[in-house]
Amino acid sequence: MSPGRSRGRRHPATRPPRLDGARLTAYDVLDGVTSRAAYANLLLPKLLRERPELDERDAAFATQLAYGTLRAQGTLDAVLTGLVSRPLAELDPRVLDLLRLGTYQLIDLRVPSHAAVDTTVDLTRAIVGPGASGLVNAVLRKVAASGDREQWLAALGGDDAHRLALATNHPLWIVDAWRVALGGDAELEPALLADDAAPEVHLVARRMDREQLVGESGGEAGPWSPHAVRLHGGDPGRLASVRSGVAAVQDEGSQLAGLLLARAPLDGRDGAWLDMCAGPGGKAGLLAAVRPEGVRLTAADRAPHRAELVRKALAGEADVEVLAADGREAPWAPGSFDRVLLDAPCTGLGALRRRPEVRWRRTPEDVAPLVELQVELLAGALASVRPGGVVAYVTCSPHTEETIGVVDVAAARDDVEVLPVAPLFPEVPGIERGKYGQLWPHRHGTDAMFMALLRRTR
Ligand SMILES: C[S@@+](CC[C@H](N)C(=O)[O-])C[C@H]1O[C@@H](n2cnc3c(N)ncnc32)[C@H](O)[C@@H]1O
Repeated sequence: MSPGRSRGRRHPATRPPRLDGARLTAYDVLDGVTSRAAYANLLLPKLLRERPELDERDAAFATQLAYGTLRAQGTLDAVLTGLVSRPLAELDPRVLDLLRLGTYQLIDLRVPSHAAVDTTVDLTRAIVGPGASGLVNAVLRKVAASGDREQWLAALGGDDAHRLALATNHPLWIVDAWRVALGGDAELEPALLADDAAPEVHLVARRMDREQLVGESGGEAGPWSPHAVRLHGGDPGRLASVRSGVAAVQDEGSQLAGLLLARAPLDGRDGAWLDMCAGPGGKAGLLAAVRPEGVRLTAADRAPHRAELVRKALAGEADVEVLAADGREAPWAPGSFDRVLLDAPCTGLGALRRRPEVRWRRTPEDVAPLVELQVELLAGALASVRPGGVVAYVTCSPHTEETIGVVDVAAARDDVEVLPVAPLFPEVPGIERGKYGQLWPHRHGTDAMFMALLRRTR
């Protein structure tokens, strides 16, 4: 049921609740994220497939509710903290998720209060029990009485950084990390707002003509990657080209990160490429398609199940090898490769648009161990490339410690030279981050990918 399609005002406690399928599905996503650490972008499509009774409109509303509530969790919790007498952490987690779901509808979507409150009370009665529905009813009525998001933000107050965090649905530490990466406040708000907007689906034309994919999908050519098509709606899974694997879903920024390796200037032999952290195989699929004839592509991932996904992504490609291997203890001989892509495991702070819950799951404590791993993997990548060969270091995070901080350590070596990224992408404005490259959602409509290019000099 969409906003405003209310089913009447008050329910006698005895009436069996009629549950709204879209709202129940959104709740089930929140519960999966909270209780099983599920990923919303995987769980929601699965639930929608299992519930064919939901029509397109219901599915769109369930998506908006689930993703919106997850993204806005910090602001919703700030609102609820003032209205619930106990600390939120002491509430039944199901009740907290239901309160968030109701509050999101009231303050962000401005669903009429009778519809938002009554449907949430019905869900509470069915999922948790009648005892909890009284609390949910009382709290949501207080939320509704105090206005919409703008009024709530004004009431919550705080200093500038705190207000920006609440207004853009980011934790404070991520606001700080983006400020540092952007070099100040000038673009911070548009960047965070773009990071909070629902992203378009981008496709990559791997083994087909891009124009053909534009025609098939009804999308439009992406502005930066010659392989990109941007969709303005619709399910990419229905496209024959995606089903057959000649095209795939891939953010245009990730496409540029793959192309960085292929475009890097190189003297001498160019017959062996390595994708060292390849799972699930997005960039490996593009590299396999764009490599010149005669180049052998090796793709590795430490996790065997991720290596298996790479194997599937590369099915049908000649001259490829997929390994389950740790890039720090490589099974290949030093200097085996001419080009190495290191798409390092990272916090993912640049791809928050696609994973709404990740901003609240990540903590500042995640950064240091990842940086340690990234430094080791980059040393492994440099050991894997021959003298004169190139390493592309890429993260889907702009966080300065896991980007510039990691690359600067390697760049200080006397056998490593930094190659500037921007000249390889003359068609992409605003990509420079010193000698490195940085894409931004507000500038480029992509994830915030970081890219660096290093050459082993000897
Ligand atoms: C950012 S993802 C790579 C995404 C991939 N390049 C793509 O485009 O689909 C990072 C990958 O690194 C893998 N990984 C983590 N530690 C590793 C290690 N020590 N050696 C090799 N792979 C590792 C993870 O399993 C994960 O699949």
